[in-house]
Amino acid sequence: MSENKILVVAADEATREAPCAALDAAGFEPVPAASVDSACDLVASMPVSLALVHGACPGDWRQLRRHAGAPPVVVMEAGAEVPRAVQAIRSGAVDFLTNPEDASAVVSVTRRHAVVMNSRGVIAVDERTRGVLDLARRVAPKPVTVLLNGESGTGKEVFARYLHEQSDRARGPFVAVNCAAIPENMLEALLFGYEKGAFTGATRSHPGKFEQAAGGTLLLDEISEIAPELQAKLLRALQEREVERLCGTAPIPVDARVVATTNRDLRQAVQNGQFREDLYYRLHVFPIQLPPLRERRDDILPLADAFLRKFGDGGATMSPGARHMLREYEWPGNVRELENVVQRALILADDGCVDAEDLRFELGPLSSAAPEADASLDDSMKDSEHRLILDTLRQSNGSRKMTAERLGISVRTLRYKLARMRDDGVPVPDSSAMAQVG
Ligand SMILES: Nc1ncnc2c1ncn2[C@@H]1O[C@H](COP(=O)(O)OP(=O)(O)OP(=O)(O)O)[C@@H](O)[C@H]1O
Repeated sequence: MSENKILVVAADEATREAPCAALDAAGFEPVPAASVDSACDLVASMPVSLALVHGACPGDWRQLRRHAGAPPVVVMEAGAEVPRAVQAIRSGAVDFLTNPEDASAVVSVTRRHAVVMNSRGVIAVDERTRGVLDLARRVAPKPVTVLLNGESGTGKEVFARYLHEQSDRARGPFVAVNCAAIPENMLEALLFGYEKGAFTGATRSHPGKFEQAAGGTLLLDEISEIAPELQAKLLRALQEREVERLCGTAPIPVDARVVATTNRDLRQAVQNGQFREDLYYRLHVFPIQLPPLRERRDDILPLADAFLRKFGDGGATMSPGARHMLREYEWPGNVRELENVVQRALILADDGCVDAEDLRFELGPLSSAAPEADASLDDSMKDSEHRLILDTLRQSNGSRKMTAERLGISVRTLRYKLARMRDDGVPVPDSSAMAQVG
């Protein structure tokens, strides 16, 4: 699979053999190259996750790093002395391998540094994303609070999980709380826990998310949406490293690494008086800014390919015209929108090949609630839109909310479209009927 390509660069085949075999056995796709020049050509022609380059290889491996979409480089040299390793790392290598014959060493250095990983991992091909990922990788083992900032759908949660997986807490729990989705009056009990009788219905005591994340990572998604009173309590938890359950009598130590995300400008929120300044500084220990997808265009096609594999039946492909359109589009909804567009396109693609006309962008007709947008749809587009909506409804067991999410439109727009479909005589099952079917 293209997201697992690892370059193995060494002049002679015998040197390449052991690392290639080790990578192959571990499920990576080793791509051999006999010189840095040919490695550069390969990097220009396909996404590569990592390059393992022999120190004595012809050419200067640093050239690889200068390439657009360059993979990180690990230099390998059997039995090399420490100064050589230091020199390589100073020159930009991410690691130095002194035992390239050792299969487990090759695999573990690759797992550690390959930036484009399996389908559960982070796709990072663009130079900017690689930079962000590199930053995340370096801060992951440090016990500091990380604030991930970026537009909606840029992959903040994906990066939060990556931070967790790259930390020494990876074996511990990863607990995520979407602060914007929980009603204000429930968030406090959810985060900090409660004792029996703390409120009507609290029939037994319950640990909060801080406690549940002990030994692991607590993701506070959309932190800017926390109400001011709760901000004070959160600040205390972060500062004192202890929490108190609602109606609790004793403080409970906190052993969770906190990662927070926001798609708002928190500094602006502080200036507007909506966010506490002291909490802002507490969270801002290590900020990471995720660029919008339109500013890291080299990620678009590798992401699209990953989504093709995720939602397609294995053999799904995409025409050059469709690829061109994906690359040129502005992606206001970022990676989430790309994911939705590919998923929708696969439903419309007849023969498993996504063509340009199968792409429905959210700036296009489907996202608009305006009646005039529908009026402009020709009949066949209307048909495919109806088919798409009904298929997605069915897959979502009739849930309007899930259907809207999958289609990347608001529930309001979906309801409007369903009403129009009914007006057009399209039989639209109601949600309870579909739930029974599902
Ligand atoms: N680099 C990436 N590699 C693979 N998948 C990604 C990447 N970035 C985002 N995605 C996918 O895009 C979707 C949106 O990502 P995610 O939920 O992490 O975004 P977000 O910034 O947290 O969004 P929001 O602010 O709306 O919560 C997810 O399905 C995620 O799997």
